[in-house]
Amino acid sequence: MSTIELKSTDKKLRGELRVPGDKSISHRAAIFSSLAEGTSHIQYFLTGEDCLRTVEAFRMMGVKIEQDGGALIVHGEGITRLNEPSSPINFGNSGTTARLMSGVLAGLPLFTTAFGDTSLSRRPMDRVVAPLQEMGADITGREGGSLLPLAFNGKKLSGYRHELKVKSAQVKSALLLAGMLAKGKTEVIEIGETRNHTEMLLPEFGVDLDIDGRAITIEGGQQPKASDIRVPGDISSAAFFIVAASITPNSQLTIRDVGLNKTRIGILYALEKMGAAIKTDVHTHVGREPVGDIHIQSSNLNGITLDGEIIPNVIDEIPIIALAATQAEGTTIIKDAEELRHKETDRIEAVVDTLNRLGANVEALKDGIIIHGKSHLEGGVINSYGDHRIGMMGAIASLVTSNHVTIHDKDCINISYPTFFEHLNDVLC
Ligand SMILES: O=C(O)C1=C[C@@H](OP(=O)(O)O)[C@@H](O)[C@H](O)C1
Ligand SMILES: C=C(OP(=O)(O)O)C(=O)O
Repeated sequence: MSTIELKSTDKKLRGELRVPGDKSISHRAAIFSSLAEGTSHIQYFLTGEDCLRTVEAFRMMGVKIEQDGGALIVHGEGITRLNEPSSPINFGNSGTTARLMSGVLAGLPLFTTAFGDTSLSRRPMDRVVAPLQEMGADITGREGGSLLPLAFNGKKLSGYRHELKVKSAQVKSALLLAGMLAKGKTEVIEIGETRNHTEMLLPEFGVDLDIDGRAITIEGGQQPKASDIRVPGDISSAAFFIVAASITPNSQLTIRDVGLNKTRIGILYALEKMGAAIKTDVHTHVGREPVGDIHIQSSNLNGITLDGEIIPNVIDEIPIIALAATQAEGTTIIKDAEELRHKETDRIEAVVDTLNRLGANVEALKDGIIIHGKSHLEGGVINSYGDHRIGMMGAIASLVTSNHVTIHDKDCINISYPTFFEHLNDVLC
């Protein structure tokens, strides 16, 4: 098992940083360009393990995909030219690959099977399988299609009006992709706002969507066209450095070219409410996605309540927000976040266990976390739980602990941020 020991340090964060490309947008770019006709160039594609699972799935269906430095070059030949893979597709640890690809595989006239690692095999798939079945999909799997492995007897689906039961961009996106391949019109109605990258990016590939409040409509039978795009920096990766600079005294850091889509910047709202000194400036758009720089200075934080509509917007950032809350005066209450129990690991239990091991005073709720601040963190030995976001939270904690932090199974960080430790070393001085 890969282990790292991070020594306690008096260093601060200074200078500038560019975090890798956005994971959600990279997955979508790989999918849309692989379904497209023509050659797409995707600059700043995230080559983390999760996005490479999506790439590999399409390679198995015969799409020629090259990696050229930080760019992905996808030679799409169109939906009808995809081949049936001769062996099962491995979705690895990636929920986004599993859910979005389910929407695609259900609607292609191919037989495919897919599986995942131990963590992904525990995560709920019925949230996509059941609504796809309403469109006529023929999907079978473990526990009635609730769990991977799944088998897709792909076919032409029929358009359907979906009223979503979970606040999930993965489910929304899977159904929009299935709708794009289906006959007739598909409508997806959300129960709350979730990240909208699918809606932002599909039109860049020439696919029409109609958005009316929480209802998104897509006509079936559309063939995407190749597009050249640039992926903005991932705010979910930047989040670790935003918190690091906020809680490490005398820090001053700028993170360049980060995606600042309003459905993703809840972390900035949460930290500002805690008293963090953060400035952002949107200086450009890539496609329809706003991109800007984030400037952070260390400051004293206070506890907050985080709940309701904002939760889907910060869902992946809750572990690192919880670490920030251990360094804030007063109590932080995070609620309405039961979804955390369905991520790479049960992130409520993982965050509570990890932070308490380091010396914090944190409690689990059924749907959230209570953090009693401010705590002096001692350090200690933790396990990433095989969850990249827990591993990175532990690494950032070492900046404020009085003793070293040992992290077992740190390699899972390659899932979303392969250059994380290099970047951390680069900005510490
Ligand atoms: O659509 C996406 O790219 C994602 C949506 C979120 O999951 P849910 O859709 O399950 O909320 C998020 O947690 C995940 O990291 C990426
Ligand atoms: C939950 C995450 O990803 P996924 O659902 O794609 O595994 C994440 O990156 O935090």
